[in-house]
Amino acid sequence: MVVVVPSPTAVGNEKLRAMELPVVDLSAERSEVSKVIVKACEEYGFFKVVNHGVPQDVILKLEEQALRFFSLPLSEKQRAGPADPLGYGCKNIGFNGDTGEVEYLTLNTNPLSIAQRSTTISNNPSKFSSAVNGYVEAVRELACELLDLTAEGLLVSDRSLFTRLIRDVDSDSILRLNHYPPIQVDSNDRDSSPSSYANSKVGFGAHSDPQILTLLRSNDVGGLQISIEDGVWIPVPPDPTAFWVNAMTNGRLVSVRHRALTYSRKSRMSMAFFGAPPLQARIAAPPEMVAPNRLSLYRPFTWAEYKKTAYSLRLEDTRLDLFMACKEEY
Ligand SMILES: C=C1C[C@]23C[C@@]1(O)CC[C@H]2[C@@]12CC[C@H](O)[C@@](C)(C(=O)O1)[C@H]2[C@@H]3C(=O)O
Ligand SMILES: O=C(O)CCC(=O)C(=O)O
Ligand SMILES: [Fe+2]
Repeated sequence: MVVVVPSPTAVGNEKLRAMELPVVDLSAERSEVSKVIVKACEEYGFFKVVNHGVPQDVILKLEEQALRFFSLPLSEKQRAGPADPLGYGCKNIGFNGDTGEVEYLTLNTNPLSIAQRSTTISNNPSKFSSAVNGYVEAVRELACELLDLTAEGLLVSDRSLFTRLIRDVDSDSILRLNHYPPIQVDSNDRDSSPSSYANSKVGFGAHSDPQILTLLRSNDVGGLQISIEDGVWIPVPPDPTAFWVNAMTNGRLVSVRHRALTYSRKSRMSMAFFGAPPLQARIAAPPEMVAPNRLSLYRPFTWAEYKKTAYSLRLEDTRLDLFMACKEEY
């Protein structure tokens, strides 16, 4: 079902369309779930997971610690910055001039790195690291379950091909906490309903995530939008009990373009787990994704090479085409 919302967004003059997005229920029958995941990734590059098994108290513990941090005075938060790309950042995203109405904290998911960073983030570092570690362990399990199911759905014989990269002790996976301010509403402004978009601003500009898979969870404030068709943005309704996922492989599954706007009187907070391989891991399409009539679209490369390229570009830039294979080479 597609419902067309007539008013354009205040940000640019793109169209905005409400749409039913795919939902994956992990309590359903396994072979059915793997088919739904592949279909969702092929058609949208994006889906919602429910009955995911990540305990609500683990999520709320991290949310509480994150809110405690973002409520500190700026000068205290800056002790954990600047984002290099890990650490605290405010309004500046990446190294190439992107900006947005957002502050964030980016952490490597390695427990040692978390313990070291926590001392600049909280006056109770062990409480903060315990909340982060608990969350990371739970969402990593969920990411692995989803990747195993994806491999099954794609009929990849090495079922743990993707999972091994994320479980590796040297995995470059990261956790990012984003905090978006409420919009400023004039006291005379009557049209201040959250759905009006009247004062919306870009929090996090349009981009696709470079990692293997992203698990995104937010509080009950909307703002996330995805784009499947150029210039058409689909609002993603907030659901604090669920996770939103995007993943990809050899052009068959595409990583969705998305952005986050600020248009609510309440602040929005999102937590994103980005599952990534170790820096030196070589990335190549699984053999089952390559056939005489479907050659590998990309030349082999390491995650370090791909990451370096991603970080040398702007948020909205596409980067995979820079890794296109020369014809008939692979
Ligand atoms: C402008 C940028 C920010 C980003 C690195 C980049 O050069 C391009 C990709 C961006 C992104 C998007 C997903 C994640 O939020 C992120 C941490 C990542 O791995 O790639 C960010 C990078 C960042 O903010 O450092
Ligand atoms: O906050 C959101 O909903 C999106 C955040 C995001 O896209 C990111 O951190 O890469
Ligand atoms: Fe993203």
